Amino acid sequence: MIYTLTCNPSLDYIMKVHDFSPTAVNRTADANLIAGGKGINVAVMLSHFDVPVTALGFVAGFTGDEIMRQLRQWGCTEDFIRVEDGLSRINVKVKSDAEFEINGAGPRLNATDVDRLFAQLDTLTADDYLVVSGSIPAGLPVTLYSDILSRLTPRGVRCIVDATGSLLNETLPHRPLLVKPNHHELEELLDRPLPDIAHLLDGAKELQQRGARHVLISRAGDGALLLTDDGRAYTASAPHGIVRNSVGAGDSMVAGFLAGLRNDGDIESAFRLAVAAGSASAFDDWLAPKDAVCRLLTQIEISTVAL
Ligand SMILES: Nc1ncnc2c1ncn2[C@@H]1O[C@H](COP(=O)(O)OP(=O)(O)OP(=O)(O)O)[C@@H](O)[C@H]1O
Ligand SMILES: O=P(O)(O)OC[C@@]1(O)O[C@H](CO)[C@@H](O)[C@@H]1O
Repeated sequence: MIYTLTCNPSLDYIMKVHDFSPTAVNRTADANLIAGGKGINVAVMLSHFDVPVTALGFVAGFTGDEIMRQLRQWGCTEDFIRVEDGLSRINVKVKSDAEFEINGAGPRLNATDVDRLFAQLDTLTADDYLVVSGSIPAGLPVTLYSDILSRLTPRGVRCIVDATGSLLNETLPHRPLLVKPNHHELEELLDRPLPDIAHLLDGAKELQQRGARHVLISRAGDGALLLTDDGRAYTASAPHGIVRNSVGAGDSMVAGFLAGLRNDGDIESAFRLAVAAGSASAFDDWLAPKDAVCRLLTQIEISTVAL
């Protein structure tokens, strides 16, 4: 079974605004309030591929109720922990000439909440994958993801990490199966510019030296780079299309990679499916359906990169 963990899920308030002005009263041309958060998006996308998945995490308040209602409506299996105080956050995503986002803080959690989570995670076995992704709410230690991996990887649970900064860095010694920083997140983590493929590849190698197995670097409209745990490197072009909502493109990519790995374990086809899933979601109003992903598969060019 694949599990996803979203410690700080959200209702994503996705608004289309014509000619947005920061100093005027703007009005929406279209708006939707959709359950999100990186792990939830991965779970939804996996379910689009008919891959069995259970979404885990924390929810609070009436916004948490709505997140749960939407997940149930979509037929997603979930086992979220309800916390008593605070509200699951609302994240604002404005689509105008440019896209911008304001992500909320979410409820404050505590050590008891973490204990409840660990009790759930302790039931996972070597047959399972766990995707940990996104930011964590206030009150949780920055070591949360590394604490989780240090508990689970010795038991054979394959962990995938999509997080930034120390949250990601601290997990690396625990040998995550896959990490997926985007280009800018990797630059921030390594504290240097990575202007081309050669530099990105060096960056990916550095994450492997720190312990990561597969390193997938997403590059938005420029595609992606993959360094595999057996030392092969590939780049992929991204298909051309009109971007309608890139929120969740990276999560769709993680889901596509995992769905591909579960298909036949072939890394190159998993990489192709990952890029197709990311791009299909960027070209959709929401997380793309399977047929939209499959239509893009032949448009992606994969090239081998010499190490
Ligand atoms: N403008 C685009 N055109 C084509 N494909 C895109 C575009 N933006 C994103 N994608 C696809 O989605 C993948 C992931 O995108 P990106 O690098 O933006 O991830 P991310 O920053 O983690 O995304 P997010 O945080 O918004 O979910 C890319 O590798 C690419 O395949
Ligand atoms: O604040 P975080 O946890 O880093 O990111 C949260 C978020 O921006 O990520 C998803 C897209 O990847 C959205 O559904 C959600 O609003």
